[in-house]
Amino acid sequence: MKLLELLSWGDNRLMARLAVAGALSGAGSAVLLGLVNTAAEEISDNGVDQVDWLLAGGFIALAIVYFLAEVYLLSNISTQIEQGIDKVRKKLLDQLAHADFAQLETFGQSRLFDSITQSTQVISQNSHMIGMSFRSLLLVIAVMIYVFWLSMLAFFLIILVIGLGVVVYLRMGKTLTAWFGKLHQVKTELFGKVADLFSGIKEVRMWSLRSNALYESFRINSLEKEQIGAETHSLTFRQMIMGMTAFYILLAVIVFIVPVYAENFSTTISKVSTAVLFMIGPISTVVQAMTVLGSAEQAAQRMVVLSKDLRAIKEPIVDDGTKLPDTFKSIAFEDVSFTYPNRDPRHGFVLGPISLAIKKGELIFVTGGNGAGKSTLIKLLTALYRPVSGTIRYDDIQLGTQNIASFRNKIATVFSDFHLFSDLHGIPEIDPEEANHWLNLFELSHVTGIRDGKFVTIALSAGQRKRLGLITAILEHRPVMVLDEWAADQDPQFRKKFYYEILPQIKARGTTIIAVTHDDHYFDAADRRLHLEGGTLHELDRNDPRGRI
Ligand SMILES: Nc1ncnc2c1ncn2[C@@H]1O[C@H](COP(=O)(O)OP(=O)(O)OP(=O)(O)O)[C@@H](O)[C@H]1O
Repeated sequence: MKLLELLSWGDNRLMARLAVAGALSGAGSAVLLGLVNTAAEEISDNGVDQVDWLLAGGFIALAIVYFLAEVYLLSNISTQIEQGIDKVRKKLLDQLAHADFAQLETFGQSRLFDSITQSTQVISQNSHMIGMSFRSLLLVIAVMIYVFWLSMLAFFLIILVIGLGVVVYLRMGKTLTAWFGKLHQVKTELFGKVADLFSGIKEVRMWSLRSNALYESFRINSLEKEQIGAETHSLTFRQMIMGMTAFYILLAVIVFIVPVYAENFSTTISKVSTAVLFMIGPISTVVQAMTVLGSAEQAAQRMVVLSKDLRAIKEPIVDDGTKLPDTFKSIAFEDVSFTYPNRDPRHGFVLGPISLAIKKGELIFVTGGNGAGKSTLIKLLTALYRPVSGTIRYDDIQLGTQNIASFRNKIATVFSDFHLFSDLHGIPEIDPEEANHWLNLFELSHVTGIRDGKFVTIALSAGQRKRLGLITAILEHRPVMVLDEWAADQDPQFRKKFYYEILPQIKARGTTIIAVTHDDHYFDAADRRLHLEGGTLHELDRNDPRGRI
């Protein structure tokens, strides 16, 4: 069962604890039943003249064992399960953090989001049934042992009826699992549409034809979800009712059939009937649990598969504490090439092979048309992508599994799809004078500031947020800075300031800068210009007409 496998990632003693507490609680209540029946038999045989202290004492002792086991089982199980889920969630996040970036990009956000939030919630809401059903199952087994001792015929007939019930139930369960799968799929599609609507709300508002089409597709999806949901729930109820009906058939068998074929059964009929009645609660719990746990099991299955897939794309990093020095003379590419994984070969893109040396303190522009490979080169340079062939060297040190993390720490970035954190995470001490200098230079002092290690506000225009992204990178004081089309959303005056004032100031600190740009007016601001065409790199003169209009 994937659910138990998943939960035992968190605590491998979970199963053992469940077994001990469940066995004590189940066996305790079965023996309690035996004691009550024995006491009732004694009373019917001998009448009541005095209290049977032995039986009463045994009853009290067993009741205490049952009580303690039950309290332990029910109160600890939820904590155990929540802890298990917490560990599973952390494990998935950890695997996510250590997955190969290029492969991870092919995963799709919704799958990751679903597993880390929705599926864990399904498990969390339903998993308490694991403990309850386990306990109930053990109780049924214990009572059945008691019934066996009372009457073998009754025992086998009960087993037969329960067996038939289980066969029908499991058949229905298979169909139900398929319906739960369909329900999950249609729900995911619906969430995808809501997310689309949310991100594209401006585009939707601005065109009624698009809005109508989207609404129609949402309506169809919602109707489908309603129909599949209704069918799934009605199947669930049918399955539960079938389980309970099997139980009543069981009772009828005991009362009407067994006495006909068993000798002296009249004395044990009341005991067996009591035992069967005693099983009504546990059996209905198991029946309910099997249904509810079906969806938790599917959620667990999705998480286990995701974890397996993430493990398969784990970045081969061996963090042995290797630290590259902050100062370097050059970063060199030797015949480095890259292709995207899982890409349709008919539309293949190959970057390289590239041989190149970037010297410390240089300001390098990377130019080229759309789709030429600039961002891909940047991701190779930042070691987010690993070369398919060739080597990258930091001075004489070849980049590899043991130093890639340290290499990344040398490079501050502002990607074209950067994320701005309001907290300046990872910058322990911020010099207020330096921060103010950059905030003034970036013309942001009147709209925001830095207080207690965070920006006062980041609710700013797109261009202003990009400026904060660059200030963050500057304050990180890393030896290399990589910028991908940083100036694309800046106004013409500020663009000029960026190329002729800001970049030279950052360079003056000794920072090596590699900036992707389309701004052909400012190519002369760079020390060197690397130009890409269809994945092939050429080093061009700054005034070379290629890439200019
Ligand atoms: N995640 C991806 N998976 C598969 N192929 C990709 C991926 N990202 C980019 N590509 C392909 O790689 C090629 C280079 O893309 P890249 O983003 O490096 O271009 P670029 O020069 O930065 O373009 P632009 O100026 O438009 O940003 C393109 O042909 C593109 O289709």
